[in-house]
Amino acid sequence: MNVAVLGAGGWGTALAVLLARSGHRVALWSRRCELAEALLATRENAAYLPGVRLPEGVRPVCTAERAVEGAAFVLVAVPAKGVRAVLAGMPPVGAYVSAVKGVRFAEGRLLRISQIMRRAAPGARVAVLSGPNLALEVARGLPAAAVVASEDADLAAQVQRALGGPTFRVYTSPDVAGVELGGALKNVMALAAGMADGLELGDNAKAALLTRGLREMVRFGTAHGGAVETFYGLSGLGDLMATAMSPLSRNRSAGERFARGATLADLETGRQVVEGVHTTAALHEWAARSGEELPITEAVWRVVYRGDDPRRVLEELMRREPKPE
Ligand SMILES: NC(=O)C1=CN([C@@H]2O[C@H](COP(=O)(O)OP(=O)(O)OC[C@H]3O[C@@H](n4cnc5c(N)ncnc54)[C@H](O)[C@@H]3O)[C@@H](O)[C@H]2O)C=CC1
Ligand SMILES: O=C(CO)COP(=O)(O)O
Repeated sequence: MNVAVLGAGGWGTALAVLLARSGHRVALWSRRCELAEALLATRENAAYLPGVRLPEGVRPVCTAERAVEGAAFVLVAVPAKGVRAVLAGMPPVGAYVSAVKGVRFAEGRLLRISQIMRRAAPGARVAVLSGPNLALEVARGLPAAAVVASEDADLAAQVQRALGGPTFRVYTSPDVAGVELGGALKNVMALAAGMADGLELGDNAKAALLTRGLREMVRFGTAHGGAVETFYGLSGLGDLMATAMSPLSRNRSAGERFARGATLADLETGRQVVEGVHTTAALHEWAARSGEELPITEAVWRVVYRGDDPRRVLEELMRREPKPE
């Protein structure tokens, strides 16, 4: 099968490697031609996935037409803020699969990536992929599982078959909103968990924060169209565990750095996207407009965007009005 992957960062490259190991021909698109050329020459994406060799089936390209031509589906793995512009530059595509874990706030609305895809390509079929999938582990062939959700059961099954293999187990789901929101919201909670790590608050505090964080994800996610059980599955609880615990997670590590005094400006010098920072801003804007209560997200927002002292912000969370669990 021919598949295209848009975005040659950590996750796009890992997905291309996974597909090629299962025998598929993969066009790996980077908007930066120098990166595509370097990948072609070295067969390694050293900046993102050191030590992982690109199988022969991966063909790095930097022209949109060459990337998507003949593709059974097109996986999108660029940061959320780049999706709209990237899709606007693509020729007609039959099916998009979002591997992006973010949301956008635009025109007074909160938009999931699949909704941005539908707007950009009204005729295309759409699916979303999420789960506890740290790119480097997946690319190194360590076992992992994910969920692919679509209203189009045939597309979900096609993606499941294409990506699934001896080291990657893929489940399907009809719950597009739940799978997308699980993947996006857990990044905010991973930032909070990283702050708890940086402040050395201990494991009890971190467990309490994550449990309440999951509750916040469920409350918000179900109000926005997701099913409760999805948030207790791979894209919610599963990804929350991986992201909030792993030293590989950029969101968790960023939270730790904030707790130790780093600012947003320090973070912006980094090469890789910290998607939770942007999701926090989008959720904050939405909460300001809708009045929806998101206490942990607001706490993260205050540290990241207002520079408030993380210890004080977390203490204030503890002092909220007592209530039943
Ligand atoms: N790295 C990981 O372990 C995983 C990441 N994801 C998600 O995948 C998405 C992409 O993440 P990564 O590959 O890790 O990011 P990354 O930072 O490693 O790479 C992103 C790639 O997109 C390119 N890019 C950056 N801004 C762009 C823009 N405005 N337009 C087009 N291209 C742009 C970069 O040059 C880079 O090649 C994020 O939403 C992330 O949450 C999902 C699962 C695992
Ligand atoms: O989504 C991820 C793991 O499933 C990747 O997390 P980070 O973006 O925090 O590295």
